[in-house]
Amino acid sequence: MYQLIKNGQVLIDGQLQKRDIAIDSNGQIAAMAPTITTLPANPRAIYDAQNNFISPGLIDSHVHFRDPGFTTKETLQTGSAAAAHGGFTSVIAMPNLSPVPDNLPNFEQLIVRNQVESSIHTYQFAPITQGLVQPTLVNLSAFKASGAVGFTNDGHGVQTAQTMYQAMQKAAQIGLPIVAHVEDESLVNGGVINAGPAAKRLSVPGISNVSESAQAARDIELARATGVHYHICHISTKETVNLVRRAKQDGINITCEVTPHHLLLDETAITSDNALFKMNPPLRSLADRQALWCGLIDGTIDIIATDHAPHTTSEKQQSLLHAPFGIVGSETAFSLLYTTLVVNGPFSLAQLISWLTAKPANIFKLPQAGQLAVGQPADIAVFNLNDTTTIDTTTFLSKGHNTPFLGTKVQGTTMLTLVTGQTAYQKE
Ligand SMILES: NC(=O)N[C@@H](CC(=O)O)C(=O)O
Ligand SMILES: [Zn+2]
Ligand SMILES: [Zn+2]
Repeated sequence: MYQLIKNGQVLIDGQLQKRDIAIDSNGQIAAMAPTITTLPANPRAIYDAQNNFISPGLIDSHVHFRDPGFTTKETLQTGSAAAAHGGFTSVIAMPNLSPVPDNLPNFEQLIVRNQVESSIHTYQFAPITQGLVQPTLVNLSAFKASGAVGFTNDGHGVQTAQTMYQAMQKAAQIGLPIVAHVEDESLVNGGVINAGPAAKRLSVPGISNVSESAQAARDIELARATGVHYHICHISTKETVNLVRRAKQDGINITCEVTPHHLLLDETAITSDNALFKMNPPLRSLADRQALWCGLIDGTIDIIATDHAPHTTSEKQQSLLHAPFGIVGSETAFSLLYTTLVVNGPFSLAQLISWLTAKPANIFKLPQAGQLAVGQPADIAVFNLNDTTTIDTTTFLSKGHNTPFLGTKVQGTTMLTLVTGQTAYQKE
């Protein structure tokens, strides 16, 4: 445990300012000042941040850790190590596991394993329904009591309005969000990438925008009727952005997230039958991608989350038709976003950090996360913002190497990640 981090640059009122940070033996931030000289007796260690940027530990509200059930893709240990490598100190894990943690003993065991086996804070979403696909709701209040931070069938849309309506009524009563992967399966038609020019050129079935937006429209009306906090995952279409914008204007309790890949890529990146470009929802058109940027600019989109979805290399070497949906994101998110949105884009570092820290902490009520402040846990990420690298999967700590960003030149390297003052990642 570090006692003192010296010579950091911290965002204060949107500006980088020099700060030293002292950490007490409980792993909490004890002091933050331009210069700290007085150390407690027996200082354990001093870390010289060398004028690098010190961020509150990043928060990723959408990861797939695959454990239990799919541990050849990822485990709690490798998933959390990858997150720490990306500067994330808190994540919320999705319940599309095997077995699905849809009964309390399994769910409670998962909560314990998340704490014991993960090197970061791993919070857990509970399923909305049994097996993620059945019409039977879980007992939402019991899962809340066991530590669920929200409910989601991520990987699947909730197919009937009645099931979603009942889930929202219950979730509203207990004050937890419904976190929705919006996808109407009757409109998917076996699609594997966006219904657009790339699908035509490669002769593969396409996924239309309405498969997302039609269900989002339904859910927004159900959210209006129930008053639930309704959060949309990985928003990808211009129509859904417009729906969320109007819903916010109407005062509906709605939030949403966008992934780095939907911000940075669109279907024009898919030039061959390469399943590293296959994820759900798919990369959409340029017009959709532009709408996502506009959504960030005007606050329609609240946060950025990775949807880190590791799969094995052999699975992703299959054709677009047969490979599973999903790409990894934990270890590339910050550098890709910093490079594209801040260095080469219109956004400030402070905006980017708010989408990755304070805002997700606020949306998912993680009061111990998302800010650097005296008395808060020392969840800290140190980034060298000037270091330029090329994305290289051999540096990944995730078991998943399935990224379409291989070889992309990026700026911003994680130097150190502390979780409650303990080192979760340190660059050698
Ligand atoms: N995003 C994906 O393409 N895949 C996710 C499921 C999901 O987030 O819908 C997965 O679990 O692999
Ligand atoms: Zn999803
Ligand atoms: Zn997901």
